[in-house]
Amino acid sequence: MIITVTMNPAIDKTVEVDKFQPYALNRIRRIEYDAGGKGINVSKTIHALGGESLAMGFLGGNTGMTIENVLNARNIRHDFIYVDGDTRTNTKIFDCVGGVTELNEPGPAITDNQTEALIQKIRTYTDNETLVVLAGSVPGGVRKTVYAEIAECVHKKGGKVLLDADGELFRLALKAVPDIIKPNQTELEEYAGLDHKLSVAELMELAESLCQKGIQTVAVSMGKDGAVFAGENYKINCPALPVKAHSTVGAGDAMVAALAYAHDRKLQEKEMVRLCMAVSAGAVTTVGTKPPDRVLVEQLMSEVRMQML
Ligand SMILES: Nc1ncnc2c1ncn2[C@@H]1O[C@H](COP(=O)(O)OP(=O)(O)OP(=O)(O)O)[C@@H](O)[C@H]1O
Ligand SMILES: O=P(O)(O)OC[C@@]1(O)O[C@H](CO)[C@@H](O)[C@@H]1O
Repeated sequence: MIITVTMNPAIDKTVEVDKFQPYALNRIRRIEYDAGGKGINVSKTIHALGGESLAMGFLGGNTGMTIENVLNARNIRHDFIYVDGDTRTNTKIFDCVGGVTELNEPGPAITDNQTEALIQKIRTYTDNETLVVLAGSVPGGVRKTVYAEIAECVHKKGGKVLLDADGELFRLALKAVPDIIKPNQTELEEYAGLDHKLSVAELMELAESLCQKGIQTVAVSMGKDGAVFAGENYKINCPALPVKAHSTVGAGDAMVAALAYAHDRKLQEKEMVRLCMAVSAGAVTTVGTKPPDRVLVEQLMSEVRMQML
């Protein structure tokens, strides 16, 4: 079973303007609303691929109820903890130049008791067949060690952990040696304390050094430049698929969903990589943070070219 944990879900409000201008009146020509937050996007994409997951985390207020309704309508299993305050609304501003400006709210504050209740709930569901996906930021009140704590607790029950976080959350969670990680290039460079762009060879070296610490699969996404993958016996570099990009927001979540799905279905690494590239490319063709269409994913899978290093 795959469990996705979204501590800080969001309604994603994607607005399109002709050319975004700060400090000026911008007229919106199109609005899309999606139930989002990284783990929820992962659950939506797993579902679009024909898989199943259990979505967990915190929800609150009318926005929380809207997300719950969307999950129910899509038949996505969930078991959230309900908190005071409204689940956030994150605004994504797109313009014709193809740029995106993201305005992410902090989300409602969470108490220690609520955090403990979530950890307990995850523990209850976890067994040695479980993959727990920890994705995204955490709201105020939640300690930055929380992903490390959940990872330790999941490992004690024989389960596995897939981590997609940045900054302090990522650094601390790595100490608990997650099984799969999907940093993007910037997140990995920041983790390594570098302020310049690394080459593919350098990224691969960094990914390999993480594998040597016990992480089974390291996938580093590089946006329109593709991704590199490292595991015990393989190193793969993949250019991005040439698709007409609409919204790149959530492309990383689509790749995380593919990694989780591939792990659950016990796919070989080349099939995993093929799926990751196709699902993430498919996700950038959709409006807002919607999952890709399965038929498109199948078509894109045949177009993936990988370079074994
Ligand atoms: N313009 C693009 N064209 C084709 N594929 C893309 C494009 N942008 C992203 N992708 C695919 O999506 C993957 C993930 O993208 P990216 O590295 O931007 O993730 P991310 O930074 O984690 O995104 P987010 O946090 O918004 O979900 C890339 O490795 C690539 O396969
Ligand atoms: O603020 P966080 O938790 O880092 O990211 C949240 C978020 O930007 O991530 C998803 C796209 O990856 C969106 O659905 C959502 O709005």
